[in-house]
Amino acid sequence: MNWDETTDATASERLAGPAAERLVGSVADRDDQAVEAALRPRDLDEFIGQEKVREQLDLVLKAARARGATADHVLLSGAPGLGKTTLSMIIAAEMGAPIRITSGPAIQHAGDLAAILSSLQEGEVLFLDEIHRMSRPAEEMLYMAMEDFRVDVIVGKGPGATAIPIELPPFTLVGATTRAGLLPPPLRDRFGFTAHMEFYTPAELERVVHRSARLLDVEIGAEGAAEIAGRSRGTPRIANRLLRRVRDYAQVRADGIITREIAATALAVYEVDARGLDRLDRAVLEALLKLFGGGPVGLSTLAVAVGEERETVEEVAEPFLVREGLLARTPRGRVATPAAWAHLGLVPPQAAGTGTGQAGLFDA
Ligand SMILES: Nc1ncnc2c1ncn2[C@@H]1O[C@H](COP(=O)(O)OP(=O)(O)OP(=O)(O)O)[C@@H](O)[C@H]1O
Repeated sequence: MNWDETTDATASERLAGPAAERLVGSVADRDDQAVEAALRPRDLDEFIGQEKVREQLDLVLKAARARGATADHVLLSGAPGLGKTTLSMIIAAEMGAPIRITSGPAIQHAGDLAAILSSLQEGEVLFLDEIHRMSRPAEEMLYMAMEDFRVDVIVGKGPGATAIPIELPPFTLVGATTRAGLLPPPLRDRFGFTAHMEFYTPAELERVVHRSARLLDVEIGAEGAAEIAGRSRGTPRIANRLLRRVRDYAQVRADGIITREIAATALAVYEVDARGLDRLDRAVLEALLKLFGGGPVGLSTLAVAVGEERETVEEVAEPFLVREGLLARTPRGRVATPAAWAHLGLVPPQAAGTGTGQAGLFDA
């Protein structure tokens, strides 16, 4: 099944209430914003993981520098918290260029975009986050700006309207999106370099945790870092957030040093389990297993059983459960996988009744 796990984040943005403020949510909260600037890698060498993207980007930037040219436009896609903003800042730093940061939802009118574009300096990097959420007229203006470094500003209305062309200095657009599939092909085609950011491996997240601990002046052992990395859902932002919560615990309840035991105990207090599931994720799995024998069960029934909105279950909890191979979405309803039973330490009904193992689980 080709399920887009990034819907997780867009739902978190949209859905109010506790689901949007999860410790394991991948969208930045106010706390994150305050510390993220200090934790951002400043150049490609410091940027951990994403080896292919790093290598390709390194070539693109070095070649542009050698030609004395502005770098090609770059499109970065991937879930929130994987480092798109960080990479855009690195692109600017590597090119020795200033950076301007804005986002699709902030650009409601073509005029908003014209004002930004016409004030760019030569070589400047324009980072446009959530580029898929830009308004249509602004998007169309962007086509011409990207290709010809020119915009037509329409003055007046109706038959008397005139288009005034404005020349722009060459600039590099770095577009970021959680949903590359939502971008219209004419926009996608105007990027010279497109990179998809993958979720990080536990080993890479361990390096992120060690690096952040060093910057935050926190003492942490190798096993402590591994414990945090394993619960971070493949996402550096979550790793950094869990590290801060574990640091609090280590300071208040221990001697400040993060060991494996301290990390595990602290994250148990915050209800983040060994695999990175939180209370909501586990409630969904538990209902599916204990009340419905592992499914199949309809989404609405499952949502009522856990006392959450249908959308919360579908868009906030399920994407990670699917990605982890704990839950499958089938035409007959939601079904738990054998890994789900194992994770919650439960025995599937057939296995319990007949001793035939987990075969036939999907026939429930
Ligand atoms: N490769 C990496 N190495 C080290 N730290 C990283 C890496 N990628 C991201 N981080 C850290 O994770 C945090 C979130 O990264 P960033 O803001 O760049 O993510 P993002 O993909 O732009 O998220 P969003 O889509 O929500 O804007 C930053 O504080 C950054 O320090």
